[in-house]
Amino acid sequence: MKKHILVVPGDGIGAEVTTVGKQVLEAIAQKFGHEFTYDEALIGHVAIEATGSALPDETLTKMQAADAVLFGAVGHPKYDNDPSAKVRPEQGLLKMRKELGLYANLRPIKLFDELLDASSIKPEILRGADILFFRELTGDVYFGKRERIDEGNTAYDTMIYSKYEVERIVRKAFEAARTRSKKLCSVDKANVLESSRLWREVVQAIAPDYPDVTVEHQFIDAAAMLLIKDPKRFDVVVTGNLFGDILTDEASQIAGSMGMLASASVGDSTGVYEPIHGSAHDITGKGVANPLASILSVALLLEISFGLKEEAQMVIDAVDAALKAGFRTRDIANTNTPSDKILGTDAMGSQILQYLNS
Ligand SMILES: NC(=O)c1ccc[n+]([C@@H]2O[C@H](COP(=O)([O-])OP(=O)(O)OC[C@H]3O[C@@H](n4cnc5c(N)ncnc54)[C@H](O)[C@@H]3O)[C@@H](O)[C@H]2O)c1
Ligand SMILES: CC(C)[C@H](C(=O)O)[C@@H](O)C(=O)O
Ligand SMILES: [Mg+2]
Repeated sequence: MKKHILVVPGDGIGAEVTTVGKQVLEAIAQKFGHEFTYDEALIGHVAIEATGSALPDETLTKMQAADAVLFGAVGHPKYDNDPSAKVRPEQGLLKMRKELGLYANLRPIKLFDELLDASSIKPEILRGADILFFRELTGDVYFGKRERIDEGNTAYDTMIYSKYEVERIVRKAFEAARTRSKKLCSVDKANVLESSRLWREVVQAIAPDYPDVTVEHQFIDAAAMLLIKDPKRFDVVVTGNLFGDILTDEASQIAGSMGMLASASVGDSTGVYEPIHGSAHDITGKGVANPLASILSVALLLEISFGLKEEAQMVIDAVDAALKAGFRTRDIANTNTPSDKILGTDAMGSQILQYLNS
């Protein structure tokens, strides 16, 4: 199979982990006789420094032309601590999502058995947890009108959803629920927010089209609590942009670390595959970032954009094998397990490549 992949490392550890992700893609291409070609483009802080824009036109054009995008992360402390900055790295990410029509963000929360002890949650609560989040990605308070008024002393952001935006993500979630345990949980704040009441109304209206799927509704505050109390009660979860952002960072603790969670952003055009984590300034340049989220994003890319199921499974098996052999990056190491072999980013990548090349 011939495919063209755009690698967009972005900022901080984004560059460190996508380097490994790209090596994994190439190892798969070699093993299975595919021909993958690659190009790179700028986004985020590095793009602002080079061009003044967080998403240069050239990057967007390359994204639109690619068969898939492997993305790193954006962000820089300079902007995090300067709320007045007008041009910000995160604008590049949001514009990319909007321009490419990436309205569905799939965030699988898969706990590898070997990491049962890496989480701060008790193993008996965690064992068997397997959740697939559908986070809506191009609407909500992220894209609603916002403004400073009252001479800058008051600010507002608008939480806004249209029926069609809710319907298309909810249908995707129902379809996925059909292929899993036929349970769908929709998360909103319909006891307070009008946009959530619309959300719930749409879910209720669509549900009869999927009579084989059991639907439950949870308020976001209760969902956040239940996720930690009893993660196994969830299977497919569908929610809005902001609630999905927060819940999935929380859910990363079910999988052991932010460094384990991959995601796929799909919709109207080229799919973008990226870890859910950010540029992690605190560990940038130290060579300790966990590359497994990027590697697992490669598995999603192979399966979803290219339909290469066997190849995707091999990447997951490689991660499993490395974990079974006791290899850990710092974030998933357990201080009570002296047999853990702690590796840096590249060395963990090498373990995965070794498995794929064997
Ligand atoms: N998709 C994205 O590009 C994205 C996502 C989240 C945050 N951000 C941006 O990243 C910057 C930092 O944000 P933050 O600190 O809130 O979130 P973060 O996800 O970058 O980091 C949160 C914590 O998780 C750890 N962590 C994250 N990824 C890791 C990995 N692969 N291996 C080991 N540890 C890992 C970090 O060291 C940090 O302690 C901000 O500028 C933010 O806007 C970008
Ligand atoms: C960096 C930020 C804009 C982004 C989001 O909030 O969507 C990030 O947290 C994510 O989860 O991809
Ligand atoms: Mg986030």
